[in-house]
Amino acid sequence: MSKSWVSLWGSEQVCVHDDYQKTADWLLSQTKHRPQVAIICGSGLGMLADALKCQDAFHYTDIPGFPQSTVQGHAGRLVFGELKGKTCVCMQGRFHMYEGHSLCKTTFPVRVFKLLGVETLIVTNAAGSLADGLKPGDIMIIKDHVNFPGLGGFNPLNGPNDDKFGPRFPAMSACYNPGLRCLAMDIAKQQGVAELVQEGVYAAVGGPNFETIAEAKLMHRLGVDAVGMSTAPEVVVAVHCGLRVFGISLITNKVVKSYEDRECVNHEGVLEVSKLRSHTLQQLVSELVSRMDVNNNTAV
Ligand SMILES: O=P(O)(O)O[C@@H]1C[C@H](O)[C@@H](CO)O1
Ligand code: HPA
Repeated sequence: MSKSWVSLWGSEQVCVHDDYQKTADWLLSQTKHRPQVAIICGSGLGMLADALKCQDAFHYTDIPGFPQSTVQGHAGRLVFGELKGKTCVCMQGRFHMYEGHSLCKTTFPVRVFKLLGVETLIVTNAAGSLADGLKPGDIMIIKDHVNFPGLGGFNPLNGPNDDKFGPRFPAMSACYNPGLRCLAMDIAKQQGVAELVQEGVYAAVGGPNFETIAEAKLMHRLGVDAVGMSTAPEVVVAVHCGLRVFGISLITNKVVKSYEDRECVNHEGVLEVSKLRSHTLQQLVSELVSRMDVNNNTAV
């Protein structure tokens, strides 16, 4: 049973090993698939799951212990299947803090994936660009992140540490696997989309409002290339429990950084750009899954 504990910010819910194990056991009893790779689909990117063959799909509402998706563009289905010779599990819809989920619920699936036997986590998201060289439709391979909620004390690892998952003080200096980043760049070249792809730093904010101009200027000055409202908490939990991580941001809009700029971002526009690039992203992720080594966490 999940427990409450009192943090700097008030009472918080933490999940215990049993909570994750119950969900994992239920899933293992419902499907014959034994996934090696997990993929979390960002806003409007749920079609990444369409490439899976021999699918077993479950609505989040039917999975014991699973949180529910409330955001448009996040269907709320967990899809198991085969992708180019690898067994995958794909989240069509993720959980965000701004939906009212506790951090342990926001990141709940990551530890369930670990218990299912997953070794590699691919995270995708929609993000706004701060770097001048990134425009809507571009793809940013995440080389590092700034976890703003985490820096402020909202960390999914808060609370008693579960040594079965990982250490109390995990290093975060190599979150995004260099071999997979390099492989993804090579694939982009081979697929003729290299001009759309570059590496950059993602910053997670709490949302749900988009950034003020002062916030955008601040992040730009700090070296952030793209900003979104997810991913970093999931990655912190994944690295803590020893998963290899690869991350991609689809740039859906430019973040307004000037008071003279009259542009205004909205979620519908974010989903539209996601849809436009969904095929390119699917090709890139499929080929990456196909070519990655799944039996050795230290290699590509
Ligand atoms: O789940 P992701 O990070 O892709 O979703 C982004 C951030 C907000 O949830 C939403 C804003 O349009 O898209
Ligand atoms: N800011 C924060 N999150 C986002 C954005 C943005 O501009 N675009 C898509 N998700």
